[in-house]
Amino acid sequence: MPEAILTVRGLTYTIPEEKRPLFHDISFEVNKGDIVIIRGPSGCGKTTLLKCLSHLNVYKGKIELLGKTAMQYGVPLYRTKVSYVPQRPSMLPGTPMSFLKTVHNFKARQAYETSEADAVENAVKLSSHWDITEGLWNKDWTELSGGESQRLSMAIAVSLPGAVVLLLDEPTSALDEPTSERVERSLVELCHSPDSSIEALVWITHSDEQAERVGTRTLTLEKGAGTEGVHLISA
Ligand SMILES: Nc1ncnc2c1ncn2[C@@H]1O[C@H](COP(=O)(O)OP(=O)(O)OP(=O)(O)O)[C@@H](O)[C@H]1O
Repeated sequence: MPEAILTVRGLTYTIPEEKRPLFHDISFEVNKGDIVIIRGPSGCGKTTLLKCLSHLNVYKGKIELLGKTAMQYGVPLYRTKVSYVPQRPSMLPGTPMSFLKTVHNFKARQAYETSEADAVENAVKLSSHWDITEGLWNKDWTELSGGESQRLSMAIAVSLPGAVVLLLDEPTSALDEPTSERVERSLVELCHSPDSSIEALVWITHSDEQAERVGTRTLTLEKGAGTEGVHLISA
């Protein structure tokens, strides 16, 4: 019997000021060890779905992490556990290093009792496997390339303590094929490592090859999806 990490029941999201839901009455589980690929045409609501899962959007329905809702955890703590990683950091001030330290010191993260030095060491070590040199950590976000920003923000998300489910929004869209495969391998390894808190990944990709390489299950959304327009297939 698979162990459910995240359960989603009757999830409905309506864009503010619009009448028709973007998707309605969606139900599925994310189990321990799952790498759930989210597929679907542009604009069908994949990013919006991830934002609902991390409680960044207001939705109808019930989402539980290990049997408890975001309200029961407290929303800031819940978001550290179900962690949304955007495609690229949008207009962040400062450097990746200052951002990592700021986010590490958020009150909601103090529950994890890891030192800032450990988080920095983990992030720099991980990113070095992705061809990110230490100097890039102290460059302004505005001076970094799209691919550098993407790898740095991924290293930050993965190295901060506490994430149980990572929600990855096209995590390698700005990377060349060999670098993309290296990042993929690290993410899959982290999901299966007993030393990591990460138990499952939910991963948006437009690449059939990437979906084939990493996915254990695929959730396909159709435009205006309701129960009949969502297909969850186990690999
Ligand atoms: N808060 C909002 N206000 C207005 N429109 C929104 C809002 N949130 C989502 N949308 C709209 O909902 C639709 C779905 O957006 P979303 O980013 O979830 O799609 P997607 O499937 O991830 O697309 P893509 O594959 O192109 O990244 C889009 O038409 C978007 O403009």
